[in-house]
Amino acid sequence: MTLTLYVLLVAATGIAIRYLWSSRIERRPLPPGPPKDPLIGHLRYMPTAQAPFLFHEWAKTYGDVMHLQVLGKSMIVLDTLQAAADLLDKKGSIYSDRPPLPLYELLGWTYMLSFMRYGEIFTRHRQVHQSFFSRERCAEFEPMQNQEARRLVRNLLASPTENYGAVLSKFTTSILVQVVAGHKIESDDDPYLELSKMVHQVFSVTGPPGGTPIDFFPPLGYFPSWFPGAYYAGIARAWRPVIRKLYDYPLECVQRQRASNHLLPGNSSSQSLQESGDASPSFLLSQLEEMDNGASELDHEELKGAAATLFGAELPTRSVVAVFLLAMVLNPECQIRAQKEIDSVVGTSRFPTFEDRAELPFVECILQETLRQAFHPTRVPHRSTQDDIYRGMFIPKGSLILANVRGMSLDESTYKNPTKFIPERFLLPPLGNGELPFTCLFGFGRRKCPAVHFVERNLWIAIVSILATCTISNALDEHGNVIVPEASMSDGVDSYPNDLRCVIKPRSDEVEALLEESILLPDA
Ligand code: HEM
Repeated sequence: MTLTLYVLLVAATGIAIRYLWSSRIERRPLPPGPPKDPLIGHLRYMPTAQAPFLFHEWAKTYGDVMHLQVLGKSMIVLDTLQAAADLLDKKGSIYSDRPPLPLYELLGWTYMLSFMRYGEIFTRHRQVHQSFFSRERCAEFEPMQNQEARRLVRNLLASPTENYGAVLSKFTTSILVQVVAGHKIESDDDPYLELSKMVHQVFSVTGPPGGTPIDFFPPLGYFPSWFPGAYYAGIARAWRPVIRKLYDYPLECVQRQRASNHLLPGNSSSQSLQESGDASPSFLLSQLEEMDNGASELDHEELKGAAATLFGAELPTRSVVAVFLLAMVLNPECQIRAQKEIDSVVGTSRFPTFEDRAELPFVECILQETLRQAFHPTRVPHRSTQDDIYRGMFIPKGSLILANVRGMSLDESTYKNPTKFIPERFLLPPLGNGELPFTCLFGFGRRKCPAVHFVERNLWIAIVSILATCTISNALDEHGNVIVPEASMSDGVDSYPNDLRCVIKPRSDEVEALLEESILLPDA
């Protein structure tokens, strides 16, 4: 028997056993779902693109808690906020696991909080991230965020349309690198920018998390990439060194800075390192200090994984700012209204700062509406660790739980005219409908994004700084016709507007002088 035949036979036997097991389970009332095939279940019907939209369509027929089955594995799709809150928030103790992700393990993504199984190591890492990004601590990052938002504006104004994506990446990477490794990006050939580009590429070539043949049949990871189903094994082998660099490089840099600073008398704490000008306080530095004091439970490899987790989280921020730009081109009346609000509160002779935030309710609404409209690729699902009954339906232990955030954003019982960009929907009556802010973009329960306060501040300062100083308008084609970009997003983890053609210009002659002045100010 050839090797190929042998492996196929083992895989088929595994699927048949799983099918028989799941048929036994199905005598209990599972949540409804579309019709399926014997043995392979919904495999043939699983969407290969724009899955959240199809799931939302299915939910109109089968309800907001749907059961799908692929090769014997149960998947539960939650399409309303209510269902997600009931299961993922209120029953967090049994809905916070992640499925094993064999492909990601092969790639070397170890100690990544986002992919970690629920348990003791998870709790330890979660605690480290949560305390570093606590609401109180986030205020410390504000001067740096102000400064980076102004650089963002300057770079957008100096760039042609086709480079806007790169400018947004630079903004999000610069902020993350300062926070994680205390390094300020000054030039376009900074090694961290290269590293961040490589991480984008890794995510774009490794398919949906948990959705490759290796994830269904892990031994395929050890086969040559020409072997049927083992294509991603080759990808993992090719990209593993890049991931390793993401793990090693930041810690090595911070350790080097620390070592050179320790040679100077009296320089031992993050405070004195900052004062010496060679390193800023950062996630890595504070963890190294805790290790020295015996206050950290992480070892060096775990710390590298914790830092890599944060670098890996750069993509969605870039995407949300891009969605904001697109929304402003398509809804110029919202842009004008926000600019009037900013002018009346801030004036035109300075940049907005976080102190202005409470006085700018319409800008706040634009942020919320951008979050609601931002595309939500299906992320790494949760996994249930116990059998459960919800509204009389049986949810088997080991089910993958997918919160369809796109479906939630389109729920007409929560959001009127959900496909339209209407920021004032969040204002209280009579100015608006008092609709709920769209917090579910940041996930649920014990796995909710731990950096939510930090991320939300990055987004707010970027949006308000652009609105205060720039006009975002339609680009023209070579015949002088107005280009109306299509409001659609690419698929995948690094989802981004398919068309971001627009023109960003200074709102007034004073903007450039204001930018130069405020970027040079040390406490800007
Ligand atoms: C617009 C930007 C962002 C959005 C929309 C976002 C959203 C999310 C979502 C939906 C999850 C998964 C929640 C779940 O499984 O229920 C998550 C997890 C996570 N996010 Fe974010 N995130 C953003 C940016 C960031 C940034 C910049 C960081 C770090 C600085 C970060 C750190 C994390 C971490 C560490 C996790 C894993 C949490 C866990 O599995 O327990 N995120 N985020």
